[in-house]
Amino acid sequence: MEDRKDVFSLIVSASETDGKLTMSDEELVGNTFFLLFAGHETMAHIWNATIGFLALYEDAQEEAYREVVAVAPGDTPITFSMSTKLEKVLACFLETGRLFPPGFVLMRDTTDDVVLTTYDEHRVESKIALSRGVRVAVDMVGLHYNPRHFPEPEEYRPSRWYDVPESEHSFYSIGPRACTGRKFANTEACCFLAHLLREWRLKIVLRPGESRQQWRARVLRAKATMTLGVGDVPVQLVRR
Ligand code: HEM
Repeated sequence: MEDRKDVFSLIVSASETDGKLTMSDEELVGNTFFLLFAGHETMAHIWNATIGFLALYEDAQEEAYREVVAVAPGDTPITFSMSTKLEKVLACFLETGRLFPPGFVLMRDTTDDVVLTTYDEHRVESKIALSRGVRVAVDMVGLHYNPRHFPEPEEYRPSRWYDVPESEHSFYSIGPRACTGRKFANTEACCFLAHLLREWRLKIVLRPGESRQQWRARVLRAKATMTLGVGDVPVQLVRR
């Protein structure tokens, strides 16, 4: 156990060490649950849907594939510094997360009296006053489908995310309590997708008479459990 440096082993050893930083059983369970849920389920949901989108939108898949083979040709191991160059691959992941944000409602308590400015669909401004101590539910799906922020929001358009700084990758939330794992998550996303795309071509399997749009509506539909994602995404993998 002492030699192991993975995060769960570190948490367990922290709980077994005596001292100021000892983790209680409650903290051990809390942190394990949190990592599984915040760090694993969220990723799995976006990957799942990204595979569906890339299979459906062959141009986006081809562009991402070309980027991967330019950055990491052959079977070169994909390193951290390579992963930071996979802008198009990352954009495919971010665009999926926009359409299906795993954290679909974020809760916030106001720490002060605040006035929020809102706009209706005709861009008419109005104000909402919130007093201190009010609980606010931030609707992340509503935000991500708002055409003021994302024109033609139903379109799968990874290029929206080119050159967007990490602090604005909105499905991780924004501001001081945004996801602390987002750098890790983006890196992991790029590495996994790069390995997958380098070796496999993803293809959808249409039912008799089914159009691509109908496939999207059937397969890429929201399914909310603890986090938001889509259901099963059956695709065909063809070796490149
Ligand atoms: C694509 C994957 C991920 C998504 C969509 C995601 C999303 C989010 C969101 C929306 C929040 C803010 C929650 C809130 O304000 O109520 C958050 C917080 C957090 N996430 Fe992630 N996350 C992801 C991956 C990860 C990973 C891989 C880790 C850890 C390895 C992680 C660790 C955390 C932590 C520790 C917080 C709490 C930050 C705080 O309260 O200050 N997340 N995440």
